[in-house]
Amino acid sequence: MSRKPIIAGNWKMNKTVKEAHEFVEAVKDKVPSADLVDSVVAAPFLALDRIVADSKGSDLKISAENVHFENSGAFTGEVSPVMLEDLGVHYVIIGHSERRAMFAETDETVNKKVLASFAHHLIPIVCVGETLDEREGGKWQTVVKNQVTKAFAGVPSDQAVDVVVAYEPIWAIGTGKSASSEDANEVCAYIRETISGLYDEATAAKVRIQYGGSVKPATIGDLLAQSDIDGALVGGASLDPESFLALLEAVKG
Ligand SMILES: O=C(CO)COP(=O)(O)O
Repeated sequence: MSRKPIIAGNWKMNKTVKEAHEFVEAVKDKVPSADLVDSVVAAPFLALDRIVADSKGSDLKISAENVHFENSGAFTGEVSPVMLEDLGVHYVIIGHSERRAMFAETDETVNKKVLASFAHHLIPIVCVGETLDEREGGKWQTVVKNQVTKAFAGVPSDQAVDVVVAYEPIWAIGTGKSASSEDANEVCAYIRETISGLYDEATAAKVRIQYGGSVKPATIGDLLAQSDIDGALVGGASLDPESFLALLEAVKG
């Protein structure tokens, strides 16, 4: 089963609109063909309008870093899927561990956001992953299975194949302490097995699963060589245009 790799930069709370624009201008004509790899940057809401326009006609696709699950209403400070669809945004990161830990994101809100994204033609990049305590306590299977199962609740199989799952062990995010490629692959394979249990093997075989957590241009090759890792969700190393392009180049091997 060949799945197209997907490499996504997650800028988190970095870059002004001008900086985001300059980054996209620097990389948009250099990203590899979308026949080979899906190249994505996830930017703060403020920059989305500008960089969707900047990237038009190129192989770079734009993601939001969050979305609300309602279409409109009294939700001060939130951004709806209708608004993202209207801008021409392609992807949206849902349930990043920073949002789960600091902004009260739960498995239930993650699921609502996944369903709302599909209703507005946005592809969800759903983040799952265990804490260090959970890993050391031998609980990663339970945690990850639970997060995946709840995220996919109510998603029909023809949409489930389009979900991108990002396995991001919390202890590896921004720490420089990446999971070994083999350990990361073990969890990604377990995620695929979980999806197979929810749907069937054919559906699970189509779902793309990324690894995230201190991925660098020097380490991405080994990760992508693993059987169940189909890409990466990259924080720090996606902020610099050269580094971002180096991550994408690695896909070519
Ligand atoms: O959280 C991450 C991507 O979503 C990973 O961040 P780092 O690549 O900076 O560790």
